[in-house]
Amino acid sequence: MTGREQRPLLLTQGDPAGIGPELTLTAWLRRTDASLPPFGVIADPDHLARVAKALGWDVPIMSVEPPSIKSVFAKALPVIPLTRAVSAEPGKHDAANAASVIESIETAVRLVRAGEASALVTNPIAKHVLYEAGFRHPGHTEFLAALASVGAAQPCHPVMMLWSEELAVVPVTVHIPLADVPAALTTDLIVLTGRIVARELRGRFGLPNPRLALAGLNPHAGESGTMGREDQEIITPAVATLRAEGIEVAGPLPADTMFHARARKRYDAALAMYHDQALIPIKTIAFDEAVNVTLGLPFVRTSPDHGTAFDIAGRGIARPDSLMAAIRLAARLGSRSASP
Ligand SMILES: NC(=O)C1=CN([C@@H]2O[C@H](COP(=O)(O)OP(=O)(O)OC[C@H]3O[C@@H](n4cnc5c(N)ncnc54)[C@H](O)[C@@H]3O)[C@@H](O)[C@H]2O)C=CC1
Ligand SMILES: NCC(=O)COP(=O)(O)O
Repeated sequence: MTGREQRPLLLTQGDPAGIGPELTLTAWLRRTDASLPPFGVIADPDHLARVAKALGWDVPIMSVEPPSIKSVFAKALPVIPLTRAVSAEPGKHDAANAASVIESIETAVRLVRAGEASALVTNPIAKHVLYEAGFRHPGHTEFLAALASVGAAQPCHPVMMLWSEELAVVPVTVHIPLADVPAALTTDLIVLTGRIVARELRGRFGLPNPRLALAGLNPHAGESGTMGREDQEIITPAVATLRAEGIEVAGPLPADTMFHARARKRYDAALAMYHDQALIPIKTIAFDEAVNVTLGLPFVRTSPDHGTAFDIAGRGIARPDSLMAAIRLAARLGSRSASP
């Protein structure tokens, strides 16, 4: 094992009123039977202790610095304390918590960039709660890219990928209204996204010749231009450019027939043209196992595929599977380089 592999993983707090705190506690409680790699969480230790107590869970919590995470992990949940106290009630989101959510993410990025951790696993945030507090990034994906771009030679272009053993999907446009998708979709954006996906499937995921499939935008991929022209005018040229660069690409494919079991065997990642075209199939097939991975960053970031689930927060019934899958995938990807 190299020194790179031995560094711990860092979890962020996420929205403290959501299911992130209890999932973090559950993941730690299952650390042995689930063979989870050591992790620490950047949070308020007193808040986590209150969540554990309310659920009746015996989780010793220890405030640490990152180098101690590995030695503490077997006996207590290592917590890197935030500078502020958090007083959230499960299920009751509050913009007053935004500062702690943001501090946790910023601290995680600082520590991973300083080499103190091998990768980040973010707990879910409620975007509208952060917006209410003035947060100007659509979500983690773009915020992490902005943080990673500080001091970098050129800005990072982040790519969202939802990954499972069954299916990997990439929304080319992400958190924008559906009505804005056609204008946002350009050949350059699709090509850039395809290049980043192919590069990281080779480098981080170890696939020597990744196969991409590009969805069409319109019904039947435009039905030869009679049901919309974006498929022919925007997506087809992107396919040609990516192929000319030696990337194996199919498309534009009718989106309604590219996600059934036999079709999924023909590609390693599907590039979808908008958020729900990508996320509906994977959350239908693999809601408990899928992991959100941000490609295009100089570090690894994963996250569960689900959100804050305010409707069940604080009841101890949230399934930890996707968070645990995110922790395992972060450890796997963090041990490899992004480039082949
Ligand atoms: N990575 C992130 O930070 C993400 C954040 N979100 C945010 O989460 C908030 C809520 O989004 P929703 O669309 O309601 O999605 P959601 O994933 O929070 O909840 C959808 C449904 O799935 C259930 N669910 C979610 N996770 C579960 C788990 N681990 N175990 C059992 N049931 C679970 C919930 O109870 C709810 O009924 C939004 O503000 C959104 O921005 C959504 C997706 C990812
Ligand atoms: N629907 C996926 C999602 O909202 C995740 O967004 P991000 O916070 O990871 O950018």
